[in-house]
Amino acid sequence: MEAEKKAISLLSKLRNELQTDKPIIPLVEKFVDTDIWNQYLEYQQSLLNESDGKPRWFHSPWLFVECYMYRRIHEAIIQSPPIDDFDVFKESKDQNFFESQESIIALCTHLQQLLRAVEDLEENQLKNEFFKLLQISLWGNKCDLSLSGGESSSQKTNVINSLEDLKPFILVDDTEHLWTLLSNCKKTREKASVVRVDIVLDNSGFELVTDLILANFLLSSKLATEIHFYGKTIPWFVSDTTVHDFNWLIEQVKHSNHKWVSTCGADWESLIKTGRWVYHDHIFWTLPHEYCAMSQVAPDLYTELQKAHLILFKGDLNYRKLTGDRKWEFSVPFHQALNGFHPAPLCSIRTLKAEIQVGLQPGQGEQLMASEPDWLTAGKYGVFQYDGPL
Ligand SMILES: O=P(O)(O)OC[C@@]1(O)O[C@H](CO)[C@@H](O)[C@@H]1O
Ligand SMILES: [Mn+2]
Repeated sequence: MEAEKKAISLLSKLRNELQTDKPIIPLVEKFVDTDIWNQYLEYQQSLLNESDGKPRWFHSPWLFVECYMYRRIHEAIIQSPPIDDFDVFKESKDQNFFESQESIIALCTHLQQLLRAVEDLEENQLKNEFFKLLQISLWGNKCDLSLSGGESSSQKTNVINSLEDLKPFILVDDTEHLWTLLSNCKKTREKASVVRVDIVLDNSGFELVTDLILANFLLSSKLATEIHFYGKTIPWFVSDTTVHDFNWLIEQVKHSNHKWVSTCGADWESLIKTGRWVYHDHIFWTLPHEYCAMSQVAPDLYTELQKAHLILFKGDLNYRKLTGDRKWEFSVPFHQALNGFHPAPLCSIRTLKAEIQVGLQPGQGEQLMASEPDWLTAGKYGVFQYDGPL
């Protein structure tokens, strides 16, 4: 009770600082990333003129203060033992999973039926199935909880039936490049050589299921031989996946009463045990830095990503960090916005929830702006945006 009281009082202090636009203060509790955060705060300070004083909540870059808020929430928890490993968002993440049961059953059934036929599929059929599962993973990204303030945003209907209707909302579709890349790897790879796809995960619950289904298909179709996943080290942007969420969800799927769902869970567990699925933790994903800083700030992570044949970045926050969350013109090429971040061929799979989008046709963004003022933030549109050799 004492620990809870302490955490609550630290959290209300944080809320007050935020609501009254107080200066951004250094972190105090020692943790693996405390020094890096405090250095970053100094860097933000150095960007200001003398007369501007300290960085403040309402006047600093949104990406920075938003990440800082989640890091401060974590600080309030780690300062309050014995509840210092409590995940304040766990309940809503789990709820999202339970509320999406019907869609999860539909997806797992679809996957298991597909896997039974996968060896006999013609090239074109395999390609179509690949595109379908990519689209499911894209629309799975509608289900984050930070946009809805933690309110329910689960998937209640069977998304497979909606894919055709949703196609017009894909503003950039580079999935052909992904197919060309992976099917060439499959054709040209030597026996025993590795084709590695890395997935930088976003939200737990329904979205994570869609990503695992895609990852399972990539292995079964031999489009890849290894999948590496990256999650968050601390609770992040409400719904983001931590290692506990990852393991919890696979355990839940395995113990489902539904035959095809539990088959998926058992298969996923054995993929992890046999090392064909690998989960990585790295503190960089919960720092405020944009990804073009990765090679300096986290060279080990950059080197790890360089081993991939393809990296999939899920979700909106990853997109903001890929592009530095700048006010780019809509038609600026994605490659340019990445600002030198090219560890391996990569693709952002993201529904639009923040006011940033690059790589559109000239006039496309302006047209959308005129007809649908909230097109950038409503999560209605999506992109598959690829950067790499063509
Ligand atoms: O990365 P995700 O889960 O797709 O989205 C995270 C998000 O909802 O959180 C922020 C809103 O507070 C925005 O960056 C973004 O829209
Ligand atoms: Mn998220």
